[in-house]
Amino acid sequence: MNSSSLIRASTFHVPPLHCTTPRNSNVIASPNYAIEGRNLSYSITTKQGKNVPILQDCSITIPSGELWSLWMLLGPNGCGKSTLLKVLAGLLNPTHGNLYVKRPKSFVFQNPDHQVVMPTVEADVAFGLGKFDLTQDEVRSRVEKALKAVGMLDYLQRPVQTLSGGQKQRVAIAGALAETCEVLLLDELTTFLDESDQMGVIKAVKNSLGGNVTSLWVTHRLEELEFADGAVYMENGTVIMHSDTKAAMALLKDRISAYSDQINL
Ligand SMILES: Nc1ncnc2c1ncn2[C@@H]1O[C@H](COP(=O)(O)OP(=O)(O)OP(=O)(O)O)[C@@H](O)[C@H]1O
Repeated sequence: MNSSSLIRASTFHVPPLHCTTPRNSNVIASPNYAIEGRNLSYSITTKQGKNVPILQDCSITIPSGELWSLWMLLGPNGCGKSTLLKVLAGLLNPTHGNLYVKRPKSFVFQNPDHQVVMPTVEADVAFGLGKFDLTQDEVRSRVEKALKAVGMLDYLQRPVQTLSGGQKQRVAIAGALAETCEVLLLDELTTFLDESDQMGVIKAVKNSLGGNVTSLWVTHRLEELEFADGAVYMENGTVIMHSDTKAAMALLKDRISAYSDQINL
C-alpha cells in the first residue's frame, strides 16, 4: 500500500474552516472540536541566523465527544510530534496558521520530575488549584476525585520522591484533572517506564477520559495504539493522516516494512 492510498483511507472528513476572527489571528472558534489547527507552521532561527522549518502546513482535527476521547500522535523520530504538541499547549507560538484548543487544557511532560514539584502527593495535586478561588473543602474534594480517577487515592500523604516514575506521571495527570481540564496533552508519558508502570499510566488516562476530557498522546510504543480511539500520523513536520487505530496500524506496518526493505533486513 502506498502513502497516497493510506491518506485516502483516512476515515475523517475535515470540513471547511469558518474563521471567526481576523485573517492573521492565531485563534479560531470551533465548538465541535477539542482541537483544531489549520496550516500550522513553526520554525526556529539558528545562532547563525538560518531559518529551520519544523512544522510545515500542518493541520490537525480532534473531535470532542465521549466516543473519540483518546488519540495517539505517531510518526518517526524527529517528525515534529512534540513540537506540534507544544504548539497546541500554547508553549510555542506557531509562525503561521490558525489554532483552537478547548480550555482548560493541560500538558503533561515526558519526565514527571519536571512537573511533580511539591513534597506530598496531596500538596502536588492541589498546587495548581491555588489560582482558583476555592474553599479548603472544594480543594480536598477535587484532589481526592482526581487521585481516585488515576488510582492513586491511597497515596494521598506519600512523599513524591518515594513514587515510581509511572506513579509520578499519574500524580501529574491528577493535577491536570483537578483543574478540570478538557484537553489533556501528553508527551511520551511511558518512554522510560517499565511494563507495569506503563499499564498503570494507560489505565489512569483511560479512566480519566470520557465526559468532557479529550486527550492527545504522543507515543513511540505501538502497543499503546490498541487503547486509543483514534490516531494522527505525522511525517516531515506535517500531519498526513487522521484515522481509526486499525488504519493507523496498517500505515505503520507499511512504513516499517518499506524501511526494512530499504536497509535489506
Ligand atoms: N529548539 C530546537 N532547536 C533546533 N532544532 C529543534 C528544536 N526543537 C526541535 N528541533 C528539531 O525539530 C525536529 C522535530 O523535533 P520534535 O522533538 O518535535 O520531534 P519528535 O517527532 O517529537 O521526535 P522524537 O520522536 O524523536 O521525540 C527535530 O529534527 C528536532 O531536532
